[in-house]
Amino acid sequence: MKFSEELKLENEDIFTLIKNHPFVEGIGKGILSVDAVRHYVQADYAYLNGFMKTIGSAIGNANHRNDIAYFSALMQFSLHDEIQAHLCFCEYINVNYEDLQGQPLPPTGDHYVKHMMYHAQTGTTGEAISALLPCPWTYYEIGKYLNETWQVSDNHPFQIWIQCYANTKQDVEEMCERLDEHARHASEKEKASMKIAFRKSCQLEYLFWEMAMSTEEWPSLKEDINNE
Ligand SMILES: Cc1ncc(C[n+]2csc(CCO)c2C)c(N)n1
Repeated sequence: MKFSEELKLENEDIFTLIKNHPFVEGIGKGILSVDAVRHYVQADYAYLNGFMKTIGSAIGNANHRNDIAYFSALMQFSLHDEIQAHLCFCEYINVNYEDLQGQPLPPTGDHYVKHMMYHAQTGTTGEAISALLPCPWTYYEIGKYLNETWQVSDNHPFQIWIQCYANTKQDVEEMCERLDEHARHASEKEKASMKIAFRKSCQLEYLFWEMAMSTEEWPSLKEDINNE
């Protein structure tokens, strides 16, 4: 069995929790609270910056040109491809995208970014990919699941969001192949670290939805100090 298949099997419990999360169900139904969507987009804009900075760190630690080229392409996708999904949410809550940018990450998002950064800075390239992979993989699974489960017609408010991610099969497969290539050359110890990095990112993906739904915030937030 491929290492990526092993990871998917081992983390099926979290993938199922994510697909059944009330925020994800709300995307399928086409009904979500304005506050939760606003909180999500604000946090996700900051999260994507952290995701791209993590890729930057992974490039800094990479030893092979094909990994550098891969990370560079992933950076480009992250810069451009997520905007459509965010704009779809902004349209639903009738808010300008620009007005949701520049906010500090709530605790869970902050933890998630620092978790990915830790593995990119202290681990191997395989470990960095393991920490980054649940991001595109869980979203692809969400898109596919919602597409299969709900009537996603032209007048569905989140049609663009769902299609955006339902169409990312190839991107996820490519990332899995890169991970499998690293796993083939990895020691048992390194593979164990890769598994921990992957599972925690899956768990933090779930918690990110929880964070949005509960509009999680830092207690007594001071934006001038809390914002990095
Ligand atoms: C918390 C969170 N997790 C995953 C994604 C989805 N995503 C972020 S970067 C990327 C790869 C390039 O598009 C994908 C699929 C998100 N937006 N927010």
